[in-house]
Amino acid sequence: MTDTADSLNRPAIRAVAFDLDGTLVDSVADLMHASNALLAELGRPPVDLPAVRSFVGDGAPKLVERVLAATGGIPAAEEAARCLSRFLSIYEADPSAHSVLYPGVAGTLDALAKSGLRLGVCTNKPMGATARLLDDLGIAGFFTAVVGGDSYPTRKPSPEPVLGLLGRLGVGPAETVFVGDNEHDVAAARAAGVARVLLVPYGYARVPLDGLPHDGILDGFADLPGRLSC
Ligand SMILES: O=C(O)COP(=O)(O)O
Ligand SMILES: [Mg+2]
Repeated sequence: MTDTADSLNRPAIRAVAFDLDGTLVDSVADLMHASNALLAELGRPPVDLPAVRSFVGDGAPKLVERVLAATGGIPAAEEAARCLSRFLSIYEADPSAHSVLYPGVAGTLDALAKSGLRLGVCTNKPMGATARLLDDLGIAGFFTAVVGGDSYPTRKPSPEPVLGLLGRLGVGPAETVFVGDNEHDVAAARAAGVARVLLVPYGYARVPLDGLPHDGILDGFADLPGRLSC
């Protein structure tokens, strides 16, 4: 049911907003490679995949801070800022070499877009890398609007970027389903007042999904169309 209000007089769903890392794209390998290129320049030891997975979700500044903290400590502010900017130029130059869409993502986005739903991305990843990653993986064209971790003064778990995305999509929260992978997605989408918050079972969450105030955990991404209306 995407074009009429349901029997409880809830507005029909007109849009789906997606988180990016851990929801649409398994991106952690490229984040690890960029981190390790920076660490090599600093003469520090590398970080591994599980460590980087646990560092993702709060945007690039936090990721770099956690990488530095795990490999010898966070340097003084000026050097830490230089490390962030160096990481971003390494990562943004090629954010997709080792990154893949999760199973069912391309086909499901295509089906949802063809059904007339407006699709958007709300990620904590900076916009430069986000735009390039979506383009490289061939899914940029499905989205009417994309907002990144540097699009607004605050990022998820703040509702600000979710509400900003909905404004760009031209829909209200009550007409929107949010699909994410972690605790920040649930907090941001709930605070924005979206109709439903659904989670994927495979992402980078750092807390058990069962304890979060979501409206359902998908079996896989291809499960999504059947879960939009109930
Ligand atoms: O950049 C990050 O930390 C994670 O981004 P996400 O919001 O797409 O999961
Ligand atoms: Mg995520």
